[in-house]
Amino acid sequence: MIRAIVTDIEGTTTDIRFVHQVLFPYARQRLAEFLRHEHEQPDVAAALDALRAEIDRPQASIEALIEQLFTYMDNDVKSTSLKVLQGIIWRTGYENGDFRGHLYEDVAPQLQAWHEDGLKLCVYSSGSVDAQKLLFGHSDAGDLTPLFSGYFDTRVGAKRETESYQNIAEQLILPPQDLLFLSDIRQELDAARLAGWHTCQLIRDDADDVSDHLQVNRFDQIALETFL
Ligand SMILES: CSCCC(=O)C(=O)COP(=O)(O)O
Ligand SMILES: [Mg+2]
Repeated sequence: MIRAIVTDIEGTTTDIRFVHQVLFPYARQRLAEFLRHEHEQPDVAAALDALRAEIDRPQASIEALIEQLFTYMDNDVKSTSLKVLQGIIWRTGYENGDFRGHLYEDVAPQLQAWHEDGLKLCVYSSGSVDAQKLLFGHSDAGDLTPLFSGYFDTRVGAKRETESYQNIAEQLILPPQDLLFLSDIRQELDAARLAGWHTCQLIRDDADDVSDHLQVNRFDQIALETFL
């Protein structure tokens, strides 16, 4: 029986275009100036130190780190340090009302229904945990954070690695057969299934993918009794 649902964000709860055409450019336009001015802020300094460790250059200057981060952004590298810094920059955008977290219209009502049915709801995205909380806290459907009891990012591992799903199951203290992962990306679902999870692929808008995962277009098409 499904006891917990873990959902991806981009392409699953949220339009890919919101992430790539609103969030990413917002951070990209501000990143260099932000780091030049705020690199001593404790959370920023910690992310920069983590980046130095990630690239094995303990003495890298702020300018060298900025260059590295632009290379990551150009290639959509899911670096934990980049994701932490993007999340810090997005906070201002959400708090100023520059944008709200996009959610497909079927998402909030179904999350609410599952929550009322006693299911545990969690998020797993490459976006940092803080960025996830911002998106769901300032979403088109209002503050949905009371519905969620767990958030996971690349600190548990990459989304295409089976070990990441084993780590999440361990942290939730639930057996994998009680867990359902929702994502638009076949390779992420393959990794979750190898860890023993149930899987369901969201095919949003004009997305087209061939996979052997159960596929739906909307959250309200997900019938939990299907997952035995
Ligand atoms: C918290 S929304 C921003 C998501 C993000 O930064 C990202 O890179 C999406 O990657 P994913 O692996 O979750 O598709
Ligand atoms: Mg996705």
